[in-house]
Amino acid sequence: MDVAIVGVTGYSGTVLYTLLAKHPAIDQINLYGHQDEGKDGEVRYLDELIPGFHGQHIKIQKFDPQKIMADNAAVFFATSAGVSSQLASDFIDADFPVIDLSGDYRLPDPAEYEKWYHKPAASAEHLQKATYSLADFYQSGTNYIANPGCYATATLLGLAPMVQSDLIDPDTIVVDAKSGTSGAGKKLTAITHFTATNDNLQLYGLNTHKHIPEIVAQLKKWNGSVNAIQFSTTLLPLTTGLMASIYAKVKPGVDQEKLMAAFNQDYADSNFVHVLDGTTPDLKEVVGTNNCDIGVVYNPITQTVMVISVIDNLMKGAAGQAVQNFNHLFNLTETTGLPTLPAFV
Ligand SMILES: NC(=O)C1=CN([C@@H]2O[C@H](COP(=O)(O)OP(=O)(O)OC[C@H]3O[C@@H](n4cnc5c(N)ncnc54)[C@H](OP(=O)(O)O)[C@@H]3O)[C@@H](O)[C@H]2O)C=CC1
Ligand SMILES: CC(=O)N[C@@H](CCC(=O)OP(=O)(O)O)C(=O)O
Repeated sequence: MDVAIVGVTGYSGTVLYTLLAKHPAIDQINLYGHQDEGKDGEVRYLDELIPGFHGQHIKIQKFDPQKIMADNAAVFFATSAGVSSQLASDFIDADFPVIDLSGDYRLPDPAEYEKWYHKPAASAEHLQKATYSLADFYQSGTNYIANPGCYATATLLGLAPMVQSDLIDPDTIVVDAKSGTSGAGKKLTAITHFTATNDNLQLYGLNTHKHIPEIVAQLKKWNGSVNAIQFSTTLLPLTTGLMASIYAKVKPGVDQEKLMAAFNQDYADSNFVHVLDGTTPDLKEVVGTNNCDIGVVYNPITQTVMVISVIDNLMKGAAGQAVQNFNHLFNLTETTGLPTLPAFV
């Protein structure tokens, strides 16, 4: 089948291309850029834009929804926040399969989107037609898949068993999450300058991070007693990798054994989520993979559980999970085209 990528020149778009290029069910990847792409005779080719993409002489075509739908079986939006809400209407109206890596369709309420993203939202009618899909808990829904954010993915996978089995006090959830700079995309900002990032740790988005509402909404679906989380994000002086350190007070009678039973039960058949036995994970064991590795440590003195959840932000946090969701949408084996062995470099 042929598929389209919009936004291949971004970090997650580039990783997505490398996955789809090796995906056995994909015959051809067609690339589309901005609506004015190619105006004034300018034509851009992938191998000229991405260093190392030798031989990938594929034209970036002007964004044209009708052409995309005529020439492809699905489209991936790997575009900046605020873009797919402007570009996706025709696909939604036609019920054409879309995997959107951005946050534009993750929140069903336009007012909530505008509050957290500070950008105009898609219409309420169109937002209702999107399905928020944490791929490891995939349930069939609409043809418009809103891929979760990277922090949200690590946090939700780390909390799911405890929240679903009602093992923790829902008012005590604290998440201290940290990401490498590739999570911020290719556009330079004040905190992603080498001089600001190198040899430094920078907190940002305290209590205002845009992933808070999608995390809380999903937790609420699993357990209606969750109302809020305490959530912080820190920029790490490294390129790729994301760690969510999650803390919560456990409910009376819950101990390490009960916690492990819940985690092992939830992820017993998981292809990508691995619950470690007696250890905690580090970033290098997941970078380059679509995996999420999880460590669970209970402290009986404070009745607090600490869960460490690690992912590759560009893979499980973006492109890898997008392919996993694509596999589900097209009834392919979940693992098709997805790496499970780390880069280890
Ligand atoms: N980086 C990560 O770890 C994660 C990213 N995401 C989300 O995935 C999306 C992409 O992220 P990331 O790869 O980091 O972003 P980048 O900033 O690296 O890339 C953004 C891409 O969007 C394209 N783009 C921007 N505006 C338009 C437009 N109007 N029309 C068409 N294309 C456009 C850019 O093209 P051009 O360069 O030509 O302007 C570029 O290819 C974002 O929404 C991000 O929030 C989600 C999870 C994790
Ligand atoms: C390090 C860094 O800056 N990370 C990004 C999250 C990347 C992501 O998941 O973005 P979307 O929700 O927009 O898809 C951030 O904190 O905004």
